[in-house]
Order: sequence, then C-alpha cells, then structure tokens
Amino acid sequence: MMQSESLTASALARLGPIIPVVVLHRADDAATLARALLRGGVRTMEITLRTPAALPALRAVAAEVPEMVVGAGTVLTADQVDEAVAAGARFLVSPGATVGLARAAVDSGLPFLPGAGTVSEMMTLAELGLTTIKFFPAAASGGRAYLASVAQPLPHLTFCPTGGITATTAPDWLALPNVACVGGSWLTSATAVRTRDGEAVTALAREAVALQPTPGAPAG
Ligand SMILES: O=C(O)C(=O)C[C@H](O)[C@H](O)COP(=O)(O)O
Repeated sequence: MMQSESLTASALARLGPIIPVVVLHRADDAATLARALLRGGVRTMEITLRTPAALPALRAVAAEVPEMVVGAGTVLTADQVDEAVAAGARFLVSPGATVGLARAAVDSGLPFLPGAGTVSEMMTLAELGLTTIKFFPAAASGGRAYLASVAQPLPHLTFCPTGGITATTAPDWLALPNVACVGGSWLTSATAVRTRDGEAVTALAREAVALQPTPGAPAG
C-alpha cells in the first residue's frame, strides 16, 4: 500500500473541506463506500474503531482503494494506535486525548488529529507539538462562538470541528479563520451504509466538496 510519508495533520485537514466519519458494521461495505466517496471527490475517510468491523474495514480500504486516504477514528488507547497502524491507517483521530495516547500517536509517525473541547486541553496538546486539533463535540461544546473566541489567545492552533455539524452548518464553521476542515457523519448515514446506497453517498460527497465558507459569517 502507498503510504504518504510526508502527510502532516495540517495537510490532511486541507485535503478537503470535510472528513467523513464512518461507522461500519460490515467490513465488506468499506471498499464500496470508499469508492462512492471518491467518485464524489472526497479523498479522506475516517473509519471509527467503534465496531468489530472497523479494523478489517481499514485493512480492506488500505489494500483495495489506495487512492483513498483512510484513517482510524475513535482511537482511545495506545494499543489502538498500534492496531490502526498495522491495519494500514494513514492518519489517526481521537475524540479527546490523554498524554499517553498523544505520545503513542506522535510516535507512530502518522498525522494525528487529537480531540479537545477546552482551552486547557488545547494548550496541553500544543505543548506536545500537536497544533491541528479536532474540536469535539463541536456544537455541544460551545459552537462557533467558542472556537472564534479561542482564536484570539491561541492563534497558532487550527481546528477540525466535529460533532453535530451538517451540510447546512458546515459553511459557517468553515468561515472561521482557525478552521481548516470539518468532520461529520452525515455523508455516510447509518441508512446509506446499511442499504449500500453508494449513489446517495456520492451525491452527498459531491455536495460536501463544493461547500464554501459563508462570506462574512458572524463569529458567534
Ligand atoms: O468517534 C470519534 O472519534 C468522535 O470523536 C466522534 C465523531 O467524530 C462524531 O460522532 C461525529 O459526529 P456527528 O457528525 O455529529 O455524528
């Protein structure tokens, strides 16, 4: 499999305006879904380690659809970092981060988007050299107003807000100067995955890559 050695978290966040967050119950669906996303122009895909199918799904996409930059989400432990790397993940995402997890992820050499919801968590991650951060759960943790306020004291940090974001609200998030991309599960809804509706996924992907920041969106 092609590994992109030089991919950084910052470059990853700029591969497209959205990183789809995917929950899979059948590993067999993974490659089909990856191709459906690619057809719509989405080049990244985060498979969450929340189901037994997740690691085989990662392996399948890494082996069968090398054009897709596939990563592991919901990475909670150092052991899961190792498992994701072994399965062929090209990036790692977590909902929050302990220092132990962050160190293991950094040591893996893969781009890592650690989750943070407070200023102190963001500062801890920055101290570890992690400056591209997933703001999670974005809508529930204070929304755009919170992240806009963070830009003043923490101008060196860039965010990928995730959690409660939709195609309708994404353009407002993308308008924030400290937002590089957003994450969301709406492209690969449970129904679309269960019914293997590749056309629906491609249509949502196409819509997502065309998302533009809302011009002049107010900060809060
Ligand atoms: O599993 C993880 O690593 C998470 O941090 C959670 C996911 O990013 C959110 O569940 C996606 O949020 P929705 O788009 O609102 O469904």
